Amino acid sequence: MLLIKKILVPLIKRARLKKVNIDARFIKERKLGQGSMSEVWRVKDKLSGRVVALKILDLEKTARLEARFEGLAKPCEGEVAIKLRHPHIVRTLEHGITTNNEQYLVMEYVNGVSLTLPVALQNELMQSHRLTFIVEIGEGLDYFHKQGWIHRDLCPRNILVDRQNSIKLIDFGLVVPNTPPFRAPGNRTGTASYMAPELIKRMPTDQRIDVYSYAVTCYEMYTKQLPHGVDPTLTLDMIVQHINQSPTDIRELVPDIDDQVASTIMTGLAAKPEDRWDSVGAMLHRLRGAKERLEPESEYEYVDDEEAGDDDEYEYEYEDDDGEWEYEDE
Ligand SMILES: Nc1ncnc2c1ncn2[C@@H]1O[C@H](COP(=O)(O)OP(=O)(O)OP(=O)(O)O)[C@@H](O)[C@H]1O
Repeated sequence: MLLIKKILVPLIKRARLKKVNIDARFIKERKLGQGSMSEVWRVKDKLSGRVVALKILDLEKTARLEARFEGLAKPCEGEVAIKLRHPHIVRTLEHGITTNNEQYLVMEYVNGVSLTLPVALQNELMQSHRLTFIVEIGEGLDYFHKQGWIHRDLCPRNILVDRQNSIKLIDFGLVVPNTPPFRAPGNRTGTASYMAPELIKRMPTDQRIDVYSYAVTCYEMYTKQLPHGVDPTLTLDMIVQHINQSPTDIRELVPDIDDQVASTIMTGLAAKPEDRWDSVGAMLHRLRGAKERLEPESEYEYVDDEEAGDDDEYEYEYEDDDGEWEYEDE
């Protein structure tokens, strides 16, 4: 059933998509990012009058990625992103194919910075919001897992902090369904320093690879360094040499860290998946508990999954509930 919902239905929908002439429809205002797979622009959408973020995927790189999952019919980024409705996940409004055959996504424009910046600066924003950010990332990821997906590329680069200091997860280009064919050993796609040992060693994987990446991200948010102290520019093969060693305990680097937070992160970094948190929800539960104890005065609002799914503020402006325009401008 999950296979039909996650793979066959999106394939049929993709075949039905109409092509959009990007240059005719959008006015490019400025480039927001040059990812490894795409260009992202802040644009004005002439059709809706809105300022949005437009992600255009590189044709050849996307084809190469899809070829790595040949026979598995990996859903494309837009098919995954369009269904996500959570306050800590960027809202995708539409996806489709350009007249140049590139895949594109129209997203809410997030006015903010990548989490890599406060991680590197360890500034007042990071000091005062660290636990809130950690809980919000966990909420977004926990929701994501409950929709039946594995992210495979969670890292500070793929997390934005907006002007309200709220977390938004972005980039679902490497996402796969959490189903047996995609959990089988194979592709080592992701960002090397955040990859779980079982993924690097080409062993079977599941949602616990994201638990590991989440724990690496939390570790970095506290220490500004990676758990094995390795250089983030190292290649996968070089990282293989480090993954069998235990990571430096976070308490050695941050002596005043709360013990519950420290032990929760360290369990998330366990080399063997069976020694790690089984789910992001379990890890989040411990981190949220620590936050409530340490920051009882904080006005943080707990995000309920069910309520999160009701966030339909954009719905009225877009034509159908898949967010796919039936508009064609050749
Ligand atoms: N909705 C958005 N609002 C504002 N900026 C965005 C948005 N989406 C993406 N960006 C910016 O564009 C950059 C690249 O986006 P994204 O990570 O989705 O591309 P990518 O090609 O998949 O990148 P990579 O694979 O290198 O992580 C982001 O780091 C961010 O700075």
